Amino acid sequence: MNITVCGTGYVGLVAAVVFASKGHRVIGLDIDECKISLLRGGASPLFEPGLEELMAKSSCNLEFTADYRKAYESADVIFVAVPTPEKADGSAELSYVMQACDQIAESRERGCIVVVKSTVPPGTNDRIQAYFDDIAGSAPGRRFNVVSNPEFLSQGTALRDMLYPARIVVGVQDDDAADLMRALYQPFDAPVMVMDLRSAELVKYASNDFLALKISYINEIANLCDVVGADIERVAAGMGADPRIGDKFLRAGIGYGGSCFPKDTKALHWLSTCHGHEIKTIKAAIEVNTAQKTMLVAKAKERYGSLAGKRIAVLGLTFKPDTDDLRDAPSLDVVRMLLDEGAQTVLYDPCGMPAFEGRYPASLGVLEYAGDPYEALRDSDMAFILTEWEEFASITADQYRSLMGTPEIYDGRNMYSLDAFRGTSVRYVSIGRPVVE
Ligand SMILES: NC(=O)C1=CN([C@@H]2O[C@H](COP(=O)(O)OP(=O)(O)OC[C@H]3O[C@@H](n4cnc5c(N)ncnc54)[C@H](O)[C@@H]3O)[C@@H](O)[C@H]2O)C=CC1
Ligand SMILES: O=C(O)[C@H]1O[C@H](OP(=O)(O)OP(=O)(O)OC[C@H]2O[C@@H](n3ccc(=O)[nH]c3=O)[C@H](O)[C@@H]2O)[C@H](O)[C@@H](O)[C@@H]1O
Repeated sequence: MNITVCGTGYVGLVAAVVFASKGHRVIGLDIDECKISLLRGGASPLFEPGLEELMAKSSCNLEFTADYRKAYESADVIFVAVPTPEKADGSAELSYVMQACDQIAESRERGCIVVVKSTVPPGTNDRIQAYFDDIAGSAPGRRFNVVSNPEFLSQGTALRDMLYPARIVVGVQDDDAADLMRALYQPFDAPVMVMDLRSAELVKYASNDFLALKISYINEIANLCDVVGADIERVAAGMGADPRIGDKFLRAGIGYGGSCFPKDTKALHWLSTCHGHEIKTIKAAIEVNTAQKTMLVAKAKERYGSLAGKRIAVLGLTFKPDTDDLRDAPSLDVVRMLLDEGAQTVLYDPCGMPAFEGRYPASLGVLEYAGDPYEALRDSDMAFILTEWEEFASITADQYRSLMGTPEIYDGRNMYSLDAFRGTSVRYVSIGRPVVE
């Protein structure tokens, strides 16, 4: 099949590469010329494990362009994977999706299947269909058939998630679209769940928001552990052993970040409120997450009152490991709080520093960037761990002690066992677990 994927970001690029790897002829389209020139040179503009390798292997089926007319004119199927970020009121910004639809209609003599992979609120694809019907009129062969195909990949494991999905959700309006989507996904060996457009759209929000709620729930239980003297790792393990609960997404920490949980919780809350049906649990998940991001700084302040003049090493900036993405990362809030406190802050992240430096250049003189975690830790008073990168797991209590003056670790991701610090004179503070002194 000739497939065009509009948007070569985390979802679009992975989809383009995966479809090309399955033997389709794929054009990846983006308005960002820099991304396109990198992609044409065989380099991925984003960090996603294994992506560049599969891109190289599938290169004979892959083409990249910034020319939308060329990209759209002869595609059999067009996937739309453009951003739907949060607007100031919490609702989803749909202008990128609508612009893509405009450009599709403008570029084509004949209609085709337009698959919306972007996360859009229930009812959006019906509106897109009406919009296409309006633009295309009733000319024979000009009907655009809108399909909803929400994406469930996670950054850092995007390739595996798209190649081996747990399920594929497809919202359609007729059998032709259902048959085409089933054929397209037949080689993926996953259940294809065909439903109406609005249900498919809502599966996406309901899934993300349920996971966000699960994280906020375990974070609240972790905060209760602090108060009653329990250990959240043991509590979560005990809960997760019940298959009705499951052990996934029960990792307590300083809150969820990323490009989707924060915006998708707010968008669903906004939508439900507009319909006079506020989802109270989602509102609670959002509030808990906002408060959770302040937890580490609060724990340090509880001990010292003020953090002014303290030298603090921040390990990890991205919203999760194995990505270079800083969107809504808790580090953005934590570093701002540390700067407001007057702390001297030195940062290290294996992938996220270029993007962080774009926001906080070293030349401003308010913070420093280190070349590795050991340089960041040297002579610091405290270490704040904000992302559980594998690289940090191998730093031993001895190394913390020899590099730092009076070693004190505030671990926002519970990445070490308490035993690693017992009897080492390193003070280890984590989330929902007893302090090791
Ligand atoms: N990032 C993720 O892990 C996931 C994201 N999603 C959803 O997928 C959608 C895309 O997300 P990401 O890939 O993260 O976004 P992204 O920001 O990484 O990439 C979007 C790309 O679309 C391009 N673009 C914007 N307008 C365009 C147009 N008219 N024509 C061609 N290209 C255009 C942008 O330049 C950008 O490169 C969002 O709705 C998001 O909620 C869904 C599942 C996972
Ligand atoms: O719509 C999306 O964009 C995607 O959002 C999430 O994927 P992603 O944001 O890439 O990463 P997750 O692994 O879900 O982590 C999100 C945040 O939750 C945090 N988290 C995750 C799990 C956990 O147990 N505890 C926890 O605090 C992570 O540290 C991270 O900040 C979902 O997991 C994907 O299914 C979905 O497709």
